[in-house]
Amino acid sequence: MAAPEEFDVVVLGMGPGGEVAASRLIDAGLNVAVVERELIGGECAYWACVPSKTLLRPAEVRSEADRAAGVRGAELDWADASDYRDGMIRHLDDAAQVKGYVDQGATVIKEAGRAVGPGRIRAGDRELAARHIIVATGTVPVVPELDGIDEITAWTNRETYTATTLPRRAIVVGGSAVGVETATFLSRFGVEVTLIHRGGSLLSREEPRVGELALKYLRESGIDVRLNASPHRARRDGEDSVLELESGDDDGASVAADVVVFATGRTPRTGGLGLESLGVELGRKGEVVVNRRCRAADGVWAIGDVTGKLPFTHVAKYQGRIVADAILGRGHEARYEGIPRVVFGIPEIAAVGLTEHDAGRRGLATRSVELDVAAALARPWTYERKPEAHLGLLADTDRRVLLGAWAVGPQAGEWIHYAALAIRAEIPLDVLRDQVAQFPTFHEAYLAALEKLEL
Ligand SMILES: Cc1cc2nc3c(=O)[nH]c(=O)nc-3n(C[C@H](O)[C@H](O)[C@H](O)COP(=O)(O)OP(=O)(O)OC[C@H]3O[C@@H](n4cnc5c(N)ncnc54)[C@H](O)[C@@H]3O)c2cc1C
Ligand SMILES: NC(=O)c1ccc[n+]([C@@H]2O[C@H](COP(=O)([O-])OP(=O)(O)OC[C@H]3O[C@@H](n4cnc5c(N)ncnc54)[C@H](O)[C@@H]3O)[C@@H](O)[C@H]2O)c1
Repeated sequence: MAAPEEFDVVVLGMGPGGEVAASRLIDAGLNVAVVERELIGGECAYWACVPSKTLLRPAEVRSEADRAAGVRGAELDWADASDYRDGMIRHLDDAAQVKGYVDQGATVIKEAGRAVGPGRIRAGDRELAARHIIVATGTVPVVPELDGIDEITAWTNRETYTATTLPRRAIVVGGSAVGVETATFLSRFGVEVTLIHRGGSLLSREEPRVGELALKYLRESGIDVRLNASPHRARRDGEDSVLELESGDDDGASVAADVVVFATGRTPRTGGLGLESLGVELGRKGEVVVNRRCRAADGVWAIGDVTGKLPFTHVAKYQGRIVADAILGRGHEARYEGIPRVVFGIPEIAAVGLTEHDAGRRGLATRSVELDVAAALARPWTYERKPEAHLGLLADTDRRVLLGAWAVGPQAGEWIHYAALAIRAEIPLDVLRDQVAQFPTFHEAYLAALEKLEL
């Protein structure tokens, strides 16, 4: 076999994590090869964050138009929305991205890559040697192994967010971020949606109150949410895809629809990558185990969802910056405190930091408060008729800093960042109380909530 092509860095997987690391290293003058089996941009750009947020936005505007005084007649237009979505996902074509990296001097290989020994990657018929390998291969969706699943029309995020026509009825299985966003999008575009969630509370990693509010808003928008229910068998009945449910109030019940969307989680894509040949350790869930600098083994780094850390695009990008800095000799440790978690429902559902449950497990002394934002501020009323918004804070009573926060309301994904910085920088409560927010904004809620904390 010919001698391998030599590089400073090979990036395996070009989602948001791989892209950030690669771009920084190329900019710094390193000789970089990027290996991508599908499309440069990854899951996020074509089948996840970008199309979902693009399709949720018109529904949000429509809902806001209904709620704002003095506006009449906003209508949703699926043909236009899906056409714009197609542009946003680049018509599933990454030719411009490939050209962009080639023009910057990178070697682009559109193949599935795998490690074949320390510092060695094989991609198609090419063999690459590199001082550094960055594993950024993301996740694959997990679909439960139900009896009869092959008989039904089963979708994941891929079919859902590239759909050209929408079904009349859909069942969404899973009540976490993907489930809540997908049910919201489909139902706002007129699909009859049943959401099946196996737990007693939606968004179960967040405060129970957040799940309660999410449930209220989903049900108010006409979604049939079934809690404590999960499918145990699938079958086809004529045109219908049917799920038979077990447990909870729905034991023995069945639900029929045109499609079943599985929003049942994702698992790190580490199989078949030859990672054992790099000396990489895999964790309990198949994730690449990394240290605080995202180092996985000698000359091997991992970033993004494959690391099993907070599985968000902004975290993948952050880790991309951490690894680029480490390779360029200005390494520093990643910190995961104060990273926002936003579910783009209608209204938005945002959280950051610890929940009361997490804090209790760490033995921290805490006090929490919930503010009815509409009762306390002017902004919700200038924004819409009959406003609703909620802010929750969790403080450490010994250290007198914020530990966690959640917000449910218009643009909550924007105003959660105030708490995110407070948590990350451990800003004392006294300083936060003395900070002045613009009138009238949702940010003013922090002062009202901090005063209610009485700390
Ligand atoms: C429906 C949905 C909506 C989401 N919305 C949001 C959101 O609004 N905000 C947010 O922050 N996060 C969101 N996420 C999560 C977000 O998509 C992920 O956190 C993000 O994509 C992770 O980036 P990554 O670079 O780790 O991996 P990915 O985006 O998964 O990219 C990994 C890349 O590696 C490639 N690859 C895999 N194996 C190989 C191989 N052997 N050789 C070569 N290439 C390979 C893949 O083809 C892929 O392109 C959403 C997820 C879903 C499912
Ligand atoms: N706005 C955002 O940032 C955003 C949006 C969507 C997704 N994401 C990320 O994408 C990833 C995937 O999200 P997700 O919601 O699919 O995963 P998840 O792991 O958060 O939730 C999966 C849900 O499916 C349920 N489930 C699993 N197996 C089941 C079964 N057999 N029967 C019934 N229910 C079952 C679980 O109880 C859970 O509620 C997450 O990491 C999430 O953070 C982020």
